[in-house]
Amino acid sequence: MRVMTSLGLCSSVEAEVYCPTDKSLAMTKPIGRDGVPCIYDLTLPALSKLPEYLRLNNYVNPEEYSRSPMQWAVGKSQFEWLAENKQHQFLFNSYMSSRREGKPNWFDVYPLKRLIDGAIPLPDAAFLVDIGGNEGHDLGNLYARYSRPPGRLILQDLPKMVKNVDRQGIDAMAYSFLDPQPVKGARAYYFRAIFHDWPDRICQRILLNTISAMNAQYSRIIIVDFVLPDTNVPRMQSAMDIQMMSIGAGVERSKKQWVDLLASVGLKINGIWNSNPALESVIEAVLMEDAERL
Ligand SMILES: C[S@@+](CC[C@H](N)C(=O)[O-])C[C@H]1O[C@@H](n2cnc3c(N)ncnc32)[C@H](O)[C@@H]1O
Repeated sequence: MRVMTSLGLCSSVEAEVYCPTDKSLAMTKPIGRDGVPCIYDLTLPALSKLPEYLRLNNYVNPEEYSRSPMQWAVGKSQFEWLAENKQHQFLFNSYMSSRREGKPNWFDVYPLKRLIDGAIPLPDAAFLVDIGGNEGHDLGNLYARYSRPPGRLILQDLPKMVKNVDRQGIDAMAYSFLDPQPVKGARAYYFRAIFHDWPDRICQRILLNTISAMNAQYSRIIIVDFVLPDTNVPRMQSAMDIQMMSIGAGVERSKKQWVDLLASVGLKINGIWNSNPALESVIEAVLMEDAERL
């Protein structure tokens, strides 16, 4: 209890009397109850061996997914491990859908009007495709706010993830973003907390697969992820950076890293929106040739 108190997980009001704090209450909700054991079991085996991995690899930043610290320590990376651990996959999905509770929605930070204006107003036109959208919590929030979007809301994730999804207003589709995007000419292709899982080489592949489906004059890519400051990165974001590096050779990126990554596949950033430097930003990107015409 002394350790718990020193971590702020409870308060110590007098000898051997403890009271809950905001943190202890959070531990009873899905974000703590499901998130903490899942992320602990998922990341600890690789993190505990990180010093040895780095020493063996001459302290070179891992840039190959197939050679991530987790791959080396455990024999698989995060999504393969989750797919094989049903209970942890369940906890992970619960954590994904709960971890942003109380924080602004991406469409409160980014002016959605930029996508709605000019969208083809046909019911079967694809308005927004949420790629790697897990069980559809983000699209569910969008639909709760805009129950008449100008076109379809499409959820894409791996087959196991979407097979039981049945959400009003959302079309679920099994798809791997390592393959060419089958939904052509959508108004927006949306990626939240996707690119930080992967090294640049795989991000380029995902982006090129998306570009293959884009209408150059019409489609946009929306990315929701951290945009790190160049100096004094806050503790949570820097911890996430090491975590992503360990479990899949991923990376949390600075603005320059985003600009360089997107430019490497012919994309240009139209704008970056953020409500709070400690939270994810929203990046809007378009194909370079047509950026000025959008
Ligand atoms: C970190 S979660 C992000 C989920 C959601 N976008 C969010 O922000 O809450 C990453 C998601 O990518 C999905 N994913 C992993 N590999 C994938 C692939 N090859 N194709 C499509 N989705 C994939 C996972 O199943 C998971 O739902």
